[in-house]
Amino acid sequence: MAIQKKHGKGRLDKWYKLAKEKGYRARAAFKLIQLNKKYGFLETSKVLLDLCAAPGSWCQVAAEVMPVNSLIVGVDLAPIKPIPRVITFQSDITTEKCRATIRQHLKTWKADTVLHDGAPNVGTAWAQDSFNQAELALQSMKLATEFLIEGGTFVTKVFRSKDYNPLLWVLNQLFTKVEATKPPSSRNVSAEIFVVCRGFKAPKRIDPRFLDPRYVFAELTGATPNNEAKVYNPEVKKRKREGYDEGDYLLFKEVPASEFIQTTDPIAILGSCNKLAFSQPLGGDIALAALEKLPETTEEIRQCCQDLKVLGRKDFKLLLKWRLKARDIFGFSTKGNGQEEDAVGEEVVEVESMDEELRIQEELQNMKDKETSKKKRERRKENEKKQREVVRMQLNMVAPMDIGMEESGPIGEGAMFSMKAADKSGALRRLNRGKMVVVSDRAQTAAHKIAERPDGGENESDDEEDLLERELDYMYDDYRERKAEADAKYRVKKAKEERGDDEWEGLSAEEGAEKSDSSELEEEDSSDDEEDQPARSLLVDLDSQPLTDGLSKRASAFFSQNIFKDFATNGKGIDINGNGFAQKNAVDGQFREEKHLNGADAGSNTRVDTLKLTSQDHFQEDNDDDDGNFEVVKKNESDDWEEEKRLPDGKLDIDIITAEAMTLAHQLATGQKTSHDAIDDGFNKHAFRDKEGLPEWFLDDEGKHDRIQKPITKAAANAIKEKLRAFNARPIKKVREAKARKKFKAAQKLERLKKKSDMLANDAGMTEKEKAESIAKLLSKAARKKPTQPAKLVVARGSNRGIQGRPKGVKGRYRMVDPRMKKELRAQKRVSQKKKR
Ligand SMILES: C[S@@+](CC[C@H](N)C(=O)[O-])C[C@H]1O[C@@H](n2cnc3c(N)ncnc32)[C@H](O)[C@@H]1O
Repeated sequence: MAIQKKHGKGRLDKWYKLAKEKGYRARAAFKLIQLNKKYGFLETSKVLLDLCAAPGSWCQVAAEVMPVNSLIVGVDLAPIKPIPRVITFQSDITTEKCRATIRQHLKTWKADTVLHDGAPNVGTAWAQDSFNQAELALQSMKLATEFLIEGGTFVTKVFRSKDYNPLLWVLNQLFTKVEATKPPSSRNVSAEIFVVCRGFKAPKRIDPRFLDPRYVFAELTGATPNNEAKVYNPEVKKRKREGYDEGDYLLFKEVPASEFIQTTDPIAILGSCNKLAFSQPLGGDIALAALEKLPETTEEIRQCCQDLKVLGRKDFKLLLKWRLKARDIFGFSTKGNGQEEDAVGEEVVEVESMDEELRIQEELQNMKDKETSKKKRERRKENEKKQREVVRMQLNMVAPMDIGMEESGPIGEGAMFSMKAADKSGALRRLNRGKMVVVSDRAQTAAHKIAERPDGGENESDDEEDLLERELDYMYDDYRERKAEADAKYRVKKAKEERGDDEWEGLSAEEGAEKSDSSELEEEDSSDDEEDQPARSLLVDLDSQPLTDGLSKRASAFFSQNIFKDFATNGKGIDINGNGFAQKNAVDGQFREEKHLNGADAGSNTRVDTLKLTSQDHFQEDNDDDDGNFEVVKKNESDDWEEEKRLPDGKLDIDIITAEAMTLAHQLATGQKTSHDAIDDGFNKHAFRDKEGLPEWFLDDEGKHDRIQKPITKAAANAIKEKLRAFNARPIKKVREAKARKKFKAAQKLERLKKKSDMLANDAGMTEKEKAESIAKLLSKAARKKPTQPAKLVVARGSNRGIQGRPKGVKGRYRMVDPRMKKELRAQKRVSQKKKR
């Protein structure tokens, strides 16, 4: 049967091929491998339950990694082909029957790990899919709560949807550590995400509502729609990406015009309906008839009522005015006639209030803008100052004690070279960049004048500057978007950059190891006394959950995620000083360079290690010196998915791909340069590039052009050229695939052969000689090539004349031949035989 290739989604990616190569039944195997690599739960498990296991790649991985004699049970709606050391059966995990069968298989044991990679019949509406997925995950959690051992691990797949947070909240109540993570082998286009829950609390009783999808996902009806925005600002169209509102599946909504007059919330009607109708209902509507006859109900009003979705702000204003007039005539309360509307609780829309409201909104926006630009400015200045001080300190220009000291004396307020004056005229920035600018008297007096103005004279120019900067940013974003649309390569590059060069990190914030440890300890301590153990008794009562900080349950569920924990406790983010980064980049860059060189010079392997150490030490020292000015986020080794590739002999597998690296490798190998020289080269003006506060377009441009052009040798350039030539001369993809298939089949054959010979070798009923003979027979049979059948000749005559493809009734290899050619060949044969005679 032909393999159906799903090119559209790029399904046949590297994980697919790798899975084929390694004999896994699905590429999903690598998701479990990667999750296990990060959390290491399989090695310590003796009993595992795999819910939704077909075709069985997770079971294969579990059987490989878990200790021998472990119990692995897999269940799925679809049949699973037998897997050695794994018990499988076919059932629906949401049924009681499935639960009973699992119980039978597990007997009295409890599972150390429960896996769930279930995917319902995807492909229907997105909202439906994701809900089913979340529901399935909840079902699997239900099974997990029954079969998991205390402290056990539960891994489940969920989709990032609005059901995600409630589900996570419930999981957080049942497990001590819950982390959401997306392994690299999971496609980026897929909304799937894996939640790894460790440390099952094993409560004695669980509130059934925890496991009831109707309750857990209950608060899902979205916030009340923002009808005001639709009416006040109808020109700004927002696409609705969440589908229909809960319980409201109508596309076209029509209400009688009289209802619009009578309602207390006209904005809601204008924002949500399509038409205000004047047609009489079955029983007749007097109010509607009267409304229709009003002189205020002009033709324009009627036209506006026809289709509310195409109206602009002016039209809505017109309708609201009309409503007020009609209300006035019908004797409904309006603000204008002084009735006690507030007492009745009736809301009246004032037409003028739209302008008023808009004005207030604008003012508020302006104030906000000013505030943010001011803050931004201050932050920028502060950063610039810090940066300068650190750079000066590194250049031994300042003693640490100088930092933070009031400028006085020769560099003080009234000094000849007043930095303040230079700063005000903007010359300081230029000075910092190395341009020698003399602050002229005129500039100084201007600066003083500006300083004397009540707002310091800075606001206007800074606002202008900010505006200009923002405009540039927008234009640059726009340019990049256009470029991304037109240029696929650019898109790939950007995506790589955004992903941080394939480095993958889990999605949840790392919980502090100490914190989690201590919480575990606490749990252990308290396990002796069951009365004192709230986690093990009835869990949190969902109804009695108070609203924390005035937040709704949904909001507090969202903010209760681990990722917000740190913010809640210390309120401080991690401040990474730009300079720290620059320095680290410099050293990192050097490391990378070193890594490249390592491949060229095997002997320098150890040298590189030492270099790494010293550089790191150096970096550490700098850190310490810095008086805690900036905090460096240490790289968590466990987060690294991509390990350094090593050759079987333990050396780093390094590919030199640029002529610069090849030149440097050459120089190192021949002793023209030492690794210390290479490090020294890394410290240059580019290494300390100031990135703080600079616009993105500028940084991008700098990244492209502001770099050292290292000299390259002819030999190195030729070597790289030769390498590229060899690379381009590789066989085409089809040939490579065919070869890989052949290799794979051969490996499978070998595997089968091995198994058979093992069976023969272990057969107690045979003598050693017999065993040797039968194994030799097996091998010779396998080594024998199947005789290839000669291709059948099919004469292109009669119904076969001029056909394309396989002729009817012909099986196996065939060759179409021209009837005349056959005759001619026969004739040639005859002639040659005659000549011989
Ligand atoms: C992505 S596959 C699982 C792949 C599996 N982890 C592996 O490694 O081969 C999802 C599976 O969920 C199963 N499934 C969906 N709903 C189910 C249900 N209610 N009960 C049991 N299995 C279900 C489907 O039959 C499908 O085989």
